[in-house]
Amino acid sequence: MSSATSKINKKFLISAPGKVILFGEHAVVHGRTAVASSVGLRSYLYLETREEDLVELYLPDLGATAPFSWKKSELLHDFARNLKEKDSFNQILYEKVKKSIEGNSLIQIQQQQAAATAFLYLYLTLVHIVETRQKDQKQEQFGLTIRVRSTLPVGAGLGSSASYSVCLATGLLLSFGFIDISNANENHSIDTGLFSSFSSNAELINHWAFQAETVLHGTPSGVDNTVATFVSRDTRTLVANVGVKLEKYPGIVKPILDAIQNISLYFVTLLEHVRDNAFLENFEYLIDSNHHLLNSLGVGHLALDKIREITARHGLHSKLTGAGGGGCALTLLRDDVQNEVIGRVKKELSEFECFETSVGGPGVGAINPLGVVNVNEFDTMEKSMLQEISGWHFF
Ligand SMILES: Nc1ncnc2c1ncn2[C@@H]1O[C@H](COP(=O)(O)OP(=O)(O)OP(=O)(O)O)[C@@H](O)[C@H]1O
Ligand SMILES: C[C@@](O)(CCO)CC(=O)[O-]
Repeated sequence: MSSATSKINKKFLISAPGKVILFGEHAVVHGRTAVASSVGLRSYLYLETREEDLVELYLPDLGATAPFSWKKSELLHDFARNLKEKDSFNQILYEKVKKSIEGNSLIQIQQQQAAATAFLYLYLTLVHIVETRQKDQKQEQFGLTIRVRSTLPVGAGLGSSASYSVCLATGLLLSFGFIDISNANENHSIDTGLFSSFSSNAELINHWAFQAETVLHGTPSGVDNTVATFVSRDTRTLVANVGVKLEKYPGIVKPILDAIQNISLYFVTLLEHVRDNAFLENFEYLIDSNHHLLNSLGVGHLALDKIREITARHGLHSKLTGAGGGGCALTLLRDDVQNEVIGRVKKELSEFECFETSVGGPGVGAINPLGVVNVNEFDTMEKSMLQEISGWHFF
């Protein structure tokens, strides 16, 4: 680990993808295989260290018009006493994010509070680790400015929270010197002293992103009301309902879950033959079958079937993706589908929000934004321009 107390003003731009579940949602909860992929839509996080006694987090996508702003010294003072008592720690997190909210719809307030809570949790835990490691040295903890923008829809089942968490974890680990851009994708042992060692930067990022995800999805006690968003509550209900069906009708539901498992496994074998003529035909059959099987598990929705109907009129195949019960559907756009057809389908789907993206692509990456984008440009540039930034070091 390099010095965590450097006075040099550090800047990082981080980017992480969203995800889509192609096959196997719900079945995966019961031990079956699912197939998920990254998507081309991504979150972007700009981080700058600062010498002032300030920690700022700006989340414009969630309707915030001004950053959350905390005095670093107050944060550290309040948390120093409570770090070991988890309930009280959670209560303080709740107070910190509660005070800072103004205006906005209830959903946006909950989303902002969840995002800010996850940030504070990671930030303060990492500060604590750094301080404990360096307790004999003079502390010169720096302040931070963080802003996040994303081309992903929030709470639509495309993994915006995981993408946000991965960006946060990467930004904080970089700023504290636990990881380095220069050896981003090298496998090397990282012994952070207070938590277990990891064999790569990606593994370490994943560990901390998971901590943030846990906070975002409301697991820690005391702040559930703050951090639980409507979508994740729905997901829990839908998942629970499938569990109830499995218990009540095992002879029917088990074979459905097995059939979904076979869809996932068959798709994996298909991937070895993507250039075969039959690949797309088989892919489309799997999309249709998985959708119907999910309907028979009771997680479908009229709106999702309507999307299927509209896209089918144009020869396209769709299925629900994620938890269902509303939420999100995916439609496969084969390379031979003309732009004009895509335009017509989107028009007919105008009551829904459509996002066109690629499946697959790189995971989390970072660059030094110097000469690429400054903090004001990051705030104001078209989101499509964020996608044009190149030179990423992928972890
Ligand atoms: N652009 C963003 N800026 C800040 N926070 C974000 C952003 N996108 C997502 N988040 C955080 O993630 C939460 C959304 O998590 P949720 O699990 O409800 O949706 P999702 O991740 O898009 O869907 P799923 O988990 O079903 O794939 C938001 O409430 C917010 O706290
Ligand atoms: C429904 C589910 O399979 C996917 C939700 O996006 C739940 C899960 O895997 O946690």
